[in-house]
This record gives sequence, structure tokens and C-alpha cells, in this order.
Amino acid sequence: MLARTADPIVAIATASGRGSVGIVRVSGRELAPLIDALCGRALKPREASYLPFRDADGSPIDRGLALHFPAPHSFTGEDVFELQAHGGTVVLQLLLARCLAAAAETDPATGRPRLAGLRVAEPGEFSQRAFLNGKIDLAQAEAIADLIDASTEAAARSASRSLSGAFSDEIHTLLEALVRLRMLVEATLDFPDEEIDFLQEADAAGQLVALQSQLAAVQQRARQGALLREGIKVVIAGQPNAGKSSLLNALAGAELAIVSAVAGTTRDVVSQTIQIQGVPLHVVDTAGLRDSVDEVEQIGIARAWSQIEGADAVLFLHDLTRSAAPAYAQADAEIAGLLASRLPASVPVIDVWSKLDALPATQPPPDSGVSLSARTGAGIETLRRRLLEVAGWQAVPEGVYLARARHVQALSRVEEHIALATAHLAAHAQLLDLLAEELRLAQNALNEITGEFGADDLLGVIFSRFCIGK
Ligand SMILES: Nc1nc2c(c(=O)[nH]1)N(C=O)[C@@H](CNc1ccc(C(=O)N[C@@H](CCC(=O)O)C(=O)O)cc1)CN2
Ligand SMILES: Nc1nc2c(ncn2[C@@H]2O[C@H](COP(=O)(O)OP(=O)(O)OP(=O)(O)O)[C@@H](O)[C@H]2O)c(=O)[nH]1
Ligand SMILES: [Mg+2]
Repeated sequence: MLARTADPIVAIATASGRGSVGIVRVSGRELAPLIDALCGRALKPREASYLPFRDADGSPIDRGLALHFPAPHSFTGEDVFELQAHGGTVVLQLLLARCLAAAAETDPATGRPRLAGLRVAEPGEFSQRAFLNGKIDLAQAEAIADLIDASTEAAARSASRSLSGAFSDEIHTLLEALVRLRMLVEATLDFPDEEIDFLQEADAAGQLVALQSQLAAVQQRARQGALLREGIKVVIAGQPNAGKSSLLNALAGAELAIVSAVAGTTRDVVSQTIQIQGVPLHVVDTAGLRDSVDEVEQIGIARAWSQIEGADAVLFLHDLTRSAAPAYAQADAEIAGLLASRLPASVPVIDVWSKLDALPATQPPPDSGVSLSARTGAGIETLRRRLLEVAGWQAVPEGVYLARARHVQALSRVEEHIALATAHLAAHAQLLDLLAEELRLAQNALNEITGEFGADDLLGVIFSRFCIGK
């Protein structure tokens, strides 16, 4: 949990601490004395000045651009002071140390420390301040972290949309509609003897239907956004020698896993994240499944099963050159039974028929599942499309906003409360209290997304996952 203090904070604000330019950033209530110590003068608000950054004895540590964003017009809403220096780790550490030391020194003008309490920021603390000072809401703060962590272009673009407030705006539109309805219900509850039926007059039922369909659209885009952020885990499973490792390599376009004609080659789990239309797929190659007396192979098979049990989708590989043999088919049937008993029904198992190139031209490939050749690449594109389908990816024309599982879950709770509210309204008079309560709960769930109604521990978890300097 991040401390909620108003202490001034400082951090090196570059991802790796090494680049051609690096920034040391300070946020606090009144930074003028510190700025004077490092720059030797006051800075024009929001304008870059090129000057030496002064050490204790006045000698320059580096020369660079200094910026002062006076409160409240800054990223954090506090006074912000930036030193944009050369990006070496040592020079940035020197500047950081100089800021801390200068802050503790007595300001000749006041006889007090220049900036009492300056300390190094914890991860996420700058963004947390921007949130606490009302500069951004919680969904936007999360979008900053997601933008920095984005692993694909599509994820970065949609995080940027969330950061600009596109997602928050939609949540606010839903909130407004909900608040209007709540007022209506409360008014009806307050004047029970009134002749006119407010609810009927204002078509409360119609408003609920409209709200539901607005919500469905937001849910759809948030689900797609969460998919872009989190991706799905796809586990390749099957008998030894089925071509699992070859398929991983073909999907990844690199020789990651060892391929050999020896059955039981793979023992360790090998995984690689690939992307299809910007959707990250975490593809996992596993040891071939069979009864084995080899101790090492047994460990590998146990690991395979634990991967399979954590999968969002399973690619069940069958070797086309052997699948007609009764013993082979029997072993596949046993594996199919185990998959069915160990996986929840919601996890799709895709039958993949491998080594299509080695199949005699006279023999037609099975019409179920996907037939492919890791060697020639035939069928790989079909498999990619099938995987996108299984992941539930549908490109949304207006673009999606990057969302998190947390948001998708909150939206599902809103959906449940609206459904209950609709039922209570249909039953009318005697259930108006319950209707009001469901609307209130729906509003709370929406407020959790933007952080207007967030438990402190939730906020702590969210911000502590940021990188340092954000
Ligand atoms: N040098 C630098 N680059 C950076 C950041 C930074 O802190 N420093 N950012 C850090 O994440 C991002 C930009 N985010 C920012 C958000 C708001 C304000 C800001 O000054 N807002 C004021 C004024 C707005 C205006 O003039 O329109 C405000 O909101 O009142 C600055 C940076 C990315 N690039
Ligand atoms: N002709 C042909 N051979 C393939 C194809 N894919 C894999 N093979 C061959 O099948 C054999 C086994 O391939 P692997 O990818 O190692 O099989 P695996 O399922 O990972 O095997 P284990 O790790 O032992 O479980 C190797 O000799 C591969 O060259 C293919 O598409 N066509
Ligand atoms: Mg293998």
C-alpha cells in the first residue's frame, strides 16, 4: 500500500535508467527553493531552460533542460520540477542525490530546509498523486501503466485511447443515465400518495432497456480491450512425436524448442508469446503424453498436465501419418478422455492434424479440426484464424479501449444489478425499495472503475504495480 502523504517526492523517470536523455522529476507543494539551488535562478513556468545543474559547490553536474510546472497545472497537480539531463545511470543518480541533499539544506532566505521531507518516490506514486488530485481518474491511471507495458501496437493504441479518457467518458455516460433513474425512483418513493406515477410517466422501463444496451456495447469493447492487454494461454498437447514442438516453432517463426524424431524429446515447458492481429497469445509447448517409466519424462508429463489445466485453449495434436493405426487412435482417445475430465467445459480443445505434407495425396484429411504442416506452413493461417475466434476477438470498428479484467468484472456486476432492477420494476409498487437498492449497487460498481468509490486496498494494489518514476 502506498503511503498517502503529501511529502515531496523525487525519482529518475526513465524506464531503464539509461538512455540518451534521462529525467529526474520532483513533485511537491512548493519547489521554488529547490529549483533555485539546482538552477541558480527561478524558471519561467512551463518553459524549457538550458542551464547547468549545480552541485553543492556550484560546479555543474551536467548541463540540460530544466522545467517548472507550477501547481496546479502539472501532471501531478502539485509543483513539478524536471531536470532533463544526459541519460547515464551515474549522472542521473548524482542529480537525484543532489536534489535530496539540496532539499535538506537550510534555505538562507527562510532559515528552514529548502524542501522538508523530500524522499524517493515509490513505484506509481506520481500517477497516484495525479489521481488523488483529480487530474486523472483510476481507469486513466491504469491506462498509463498499460501503455508503458503494452506488448503490441494494438495494445498501445487502445491504452492511449483509455488514457485520453475514452473509456472513462463511456462510464460517465452510463453513470449519468443511472443517476437520472435513481432520482426518479427516489422521487416516487418520497411521494407515495402522488396521483401521477413518475416511473410510468418517465418510461423508467424504457430507460432501463436503453441503459442495458449501452452497457452491452461498453462491455463488448472492454472485453476486447482486456483481451488485448492480457491475451490467452494456448497449450499444445498430444502424444510424443505428434509435432508439437515443430508447431510452436512454426507459430513463433523461430527455432525455440528442440525438434527430433525421438519420441519424448520435449520435457521442459517451452513457451513463447506470439501476436495475431495484436492479440497476444501465450503459446506453450509441452512433453508428449504417454505412460512412461522414465523418471525425467514423467516429471515433464506432470508439468504438461499442469500447463493444460491452466490453459484458455488447448491444441490437441494428432499425427496424420499414424492416426489411422488402432493403437495410436486408442491412445488419442484416452488423452481426449483425460482432457475432458480435467478441463472445464468452457476451455475449447481444438483438434489439430499434423504433418499434412506427409499424407498421401489419395487420403483426404479429416474434415473436423485443422489440418496443417509445420514443415510447409500449409494450414497455419487457418489455425491462426481459428485461435483468434477461440480467443473471442472481434475487431471493433470504433476501436477498443484497453481495459482490465477488473473492469470487465465490474461491468458484469453492473449488468446483474440492472437485470435485478428490471425485474423489480416489472413487479412494481411493492418492490420499489429493492429497485432503488439495485440501482445504487450498479452505480457503485461503475464508480469502482473510475475510482470514485474505491477501497483503499484496491488503490494500493493498482498503484504499487507501476514502475518506478511513474
Ligand atoms: N517531460 C515529461 N514528459 C512526459 C511526462 C512528464 O511528466 N514529463 N508525462 C508524464 O506522465 C507524460 C505527459 N503527461 C502530462 C500530463 C499533464 C501535464 C500537464 O502539465 N498538465 C497541466 C497542463 C495541461 C495543459 O496545459 O493543457 C494540467 O493538467 O493542468 C504534463 C504532462 C508523457 N511525457
Ligand atoms: N513431414 C513432417 N514431419 C514433421 C512435421 N512436424 C514435425 N515433423 C517431424 O516429426 C518429428 C517429431 O516432431 P516434434 O515437433 O519434435 O514432435 P513433438 O510432438 O514435439 O515430440 P515430443 O517432444 O517428443 O513429444 C520430427 O522428426 C519432425 O521433423 C510436419 O509438419 N511434417
Ligand atoms: Mg516436443
